[in-house]
Amino acid sequence: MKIVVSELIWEEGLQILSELGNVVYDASLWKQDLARELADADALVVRNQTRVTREMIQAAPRLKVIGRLGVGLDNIDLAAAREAGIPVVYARNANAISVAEYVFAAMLTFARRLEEATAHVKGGGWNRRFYTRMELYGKTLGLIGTGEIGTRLAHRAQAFGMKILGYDPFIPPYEVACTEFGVQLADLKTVLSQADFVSLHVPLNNATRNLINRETLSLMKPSAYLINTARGGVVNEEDLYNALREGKISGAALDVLAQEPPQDSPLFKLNNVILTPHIAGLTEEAQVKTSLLVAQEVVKILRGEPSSCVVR
Ligand SMILES: NC(=O)C1=CN([C@@H]2O[C@H](COP(=O)(O)OP(=O)(O)OC[C@H]3O[C@@H](n4cnc5c(N)ncnc54)[C@H](O)[C@@H]3O)[C@@H](O)[C@H]2O)C=CC1
Ligand SMILES: O=C(O)CCC(=O)C(=O)O
Repeated sequence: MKIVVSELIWEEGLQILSELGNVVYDASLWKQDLARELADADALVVRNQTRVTREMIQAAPRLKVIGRLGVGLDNIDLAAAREAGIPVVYARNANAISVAEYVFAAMLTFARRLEEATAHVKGGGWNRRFYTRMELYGKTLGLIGTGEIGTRLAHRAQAFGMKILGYDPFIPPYEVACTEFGVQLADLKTVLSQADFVSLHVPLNNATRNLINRETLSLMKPSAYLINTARGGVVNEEDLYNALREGKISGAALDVLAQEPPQDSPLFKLNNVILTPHIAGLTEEAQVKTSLLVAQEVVKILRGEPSSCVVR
């Protein structure tokens, strides 16, 4: 068996794959001639930077499985994989807690500004009035998408005494979790207009691309913050820039951008923006879980066994 891993994988997963076959692993393979490697490959394992196109799938006649070391599947041509009869397995729920904790870090950063206050004190300042900020207690968190991440975030927000609103037109699989964690389901307009923090947890697809745009941003309160850990394409960045610059909303934390890594962006010039390099799911714990899960599921498929992580 030849297993090609084109992006960063943790040792724990690599070990499992190596027991089954010959692993070709290079974390920068996604930038190179991947199609050549795939000509005789039985499995391909990727993160989010490898674009698994129809052409690439067609250039891999022996391919039996695609493993995704993560959750978002917008970088894989799922229709082409389905047509070729190649199952795609992914790390469902493996990084959800990490992303939920990242959102808390962002909300608390906006609420308390500890880094800024530290710089202020180190610079000789002691302005206690200026750094009198706000509690999360009693504030409203608006979830756009109440799946694995959204419900875990709700669980944590409930412990903070936040009110939680959720918008998700496909709710049934997560209905019980929403009830348990106090999520009141509402329409998009209600969630956007009432939330103090709006957090995005939807996949990127035709229905969610540019979901946050001039019109939807205008529904948010001027005091509200937007947090995007979903995908850059869910937010129209030009409209967001204008909303932030004009004070239509108070701030944004963006872990994901339309172009990653970004070239220069006007967002860099704004003080009310937190920017991180797509790290919400990147913790040791989540990555060990992700690598183990995906490696195990890839091996199951290669052995002809059923997998519970196949994308439907
Ligand atoms: N920044 C990071 O490191 C990470 C980012 N992600 C992103 O977060 C996304 C969500 O992840 P999970 O919660 O694990 O996925 P999930 O599949 O468990 O939940 C997604 C939810 O979005 C809902 N949804 C779909 N279309 C919608 C729409 N048009 N409007 C409102 N809701 C809609 C679905 O019904 C589902 O409940 C992933 O697709 C991925 O793009 C995921 C993990 C890490
Ligand atoms: O860990 C990564 O490389 C990306 C995580 C992510 O965005 C996902 O799981 O969808």
